[in-house]
Amino acid sequence: MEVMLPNAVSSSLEDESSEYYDKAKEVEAFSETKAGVKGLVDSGVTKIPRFFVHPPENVQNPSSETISNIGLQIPVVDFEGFESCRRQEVVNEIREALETWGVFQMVNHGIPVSVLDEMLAGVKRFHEQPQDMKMGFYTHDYQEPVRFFSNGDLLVNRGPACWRDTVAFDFKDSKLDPELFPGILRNEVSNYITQMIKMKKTICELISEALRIRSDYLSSIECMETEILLGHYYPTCPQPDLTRGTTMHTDPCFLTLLLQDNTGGLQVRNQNRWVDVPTLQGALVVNLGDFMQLITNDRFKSVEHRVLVGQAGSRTSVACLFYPSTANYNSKPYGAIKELLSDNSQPRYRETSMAEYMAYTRSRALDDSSNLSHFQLA
Ligand SMILES: O=C(O)CCC(=O)C(=O)O
Ligand SMILES: [Fe+2]
Repeated sequence: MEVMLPNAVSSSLEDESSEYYDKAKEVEAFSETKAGVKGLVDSGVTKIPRFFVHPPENVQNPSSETISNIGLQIPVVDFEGFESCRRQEVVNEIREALETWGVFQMVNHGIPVSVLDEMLAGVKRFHEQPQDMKMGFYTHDYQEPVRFFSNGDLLVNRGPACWRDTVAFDFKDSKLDPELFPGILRNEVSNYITQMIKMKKTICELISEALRIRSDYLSSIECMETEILLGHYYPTCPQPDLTRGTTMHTDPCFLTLLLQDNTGGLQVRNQNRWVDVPTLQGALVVNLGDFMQLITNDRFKSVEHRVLVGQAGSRTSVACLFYPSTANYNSKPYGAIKELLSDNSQPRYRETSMAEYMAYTRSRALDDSSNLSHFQLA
């Protein structure tokens, strides 16, 4: 569908030589289209607006850095038999993966592949439907439990924007009225979140066991009782070398379960190198967030990751981020798990609540420096 761009956006695209660049005005004009990046692409832009352009040092990819061929491979954990004969093996593989990578792919996890595929298709359908069908959901207000936006922090972020649109669902204490979901992916979201909540219970047990603490420990501290589901869409980009789908970051939560289509572009950082996360049909990427690193006192690492955009086709992904229960979100300080401390292992971070942590991360651009280091003890 053809999208009319307001003058502020279209003129900036044409007049690169202009000395004058009112970023706030351009960003606002883009936001007012309520059409997201997909709207820009549909309007036929051949040059991306300047607020999507990242500094060259952040988008350079020396071939030695971006590797898929030097033998570093993110771990794949096969969950087959995890409830019976292979449990200890699975727990050991998870421990190894989280100590060294902070991320792994899981396969044979028991979630029907059809639920995953249908969710990806539903998210893609939402973003590719005619603009006027989705603009009613467009908002940058975090209080809205269902929202469509391009860059959640677009209007407040001082850094460059990412080449992506998102439809988000807040399941506070795992609850959200399906009547609020856009009809075009209502069933898919309902089925998907049911599976995420079930899988979260399993993952909580397995990670507790990997830490060699009681298997109900993570459930008992209610650190993953709220889900935020993000359906991302990365349209084809006319100038992919100038921007990012997602800039490098770690997730500001306890854990993320991530589903990607078969386009590729997701990379994680390991040993100072960027490593491609291969697309695997039916796999879920398990990605540790900053709070898990904080409570495990650096035993398990949150993983830096980013998404490159392509010229060859759009990419769809679904991230399910897990946060504490609403009762705990504001008031419960999370700190190092006592059972992991000893005379030789003192807490490395001060205790903090999720609300305090989020206020801090939202006050900063999504950029290259760690949010966690702000909470580090001397
Ligand atoms: O799209 C992806 O694969 C990653 C998205 C992501 O990192 C996030 O939502 O935090
Ligand atoms: Fe992320």
